[in-house]
Amino acid sequence: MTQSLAEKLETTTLYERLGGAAGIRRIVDGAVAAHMENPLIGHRFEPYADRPERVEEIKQHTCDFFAAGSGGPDKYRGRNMTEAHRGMEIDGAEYEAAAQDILTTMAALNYDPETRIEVAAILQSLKPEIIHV
Ligand code: HEM
Repeated sequence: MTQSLAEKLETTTLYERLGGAAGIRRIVDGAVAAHMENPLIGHRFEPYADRPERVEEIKQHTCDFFAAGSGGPDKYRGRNMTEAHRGMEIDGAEYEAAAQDILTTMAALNYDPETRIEVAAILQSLKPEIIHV
C-alpha cells in the first residue's frame, strides 16, 4: 500500500527521511564544500585547508549532531553549539549563508520540500546558541 505524505511524516523519523547516517554524510560533505566556496563564510574554513584530519573530525561531529538530533542512534561527542562557536562572533548574515548552503545542498540531493522545511526550522532554532557567542 502506498503511504500518504501525512502518514509518512507521522511514521518515519527525520533521521530516516534524511537517509540515515549515509544520507546525513552526503549532506554534510556537500554543505562543507559549499561553505568553502561561499564568499561570505569561506574564510572561516580557510585555516582548516591544510588540516584534513581536523576537517574530518568536525564533519564526523556534525554528522553525529544531526543524527542524534533527528532520531538516529548516534551519540554526539563534540562540544555544545555555544562552546564550539565561542569567540567566532558569527553574525546573522553568516548564519543564514551557512543555513542556505545546507538547504541548497539538500535540494540538489532531491530531498522533499517537507524535509527541507523541517531542517530549516531546526537550523533557525539553533541560531541563538551560535551567533554572537
Ligand atoms: C547552521 C548551524 C551550525 C551547526 C549545526 C554547526 C555545527 C558545528 C559542529 C557540530 C561543529 C564541531 C564541534 C566540535 O568538533 O566540537 C562545528 C564547528 C565549527 N563551526 Fe559550526 N555549525 C553551524 C554554523 C556555523 C557557522 C554559521 C559558521 C561560520 C560561518 C560555523 C563555523 C564553524 C567552525 C569554523 C568550526 C570549527 C571550530 C573548531 O575547530 O574549533 N559554524 N560546527
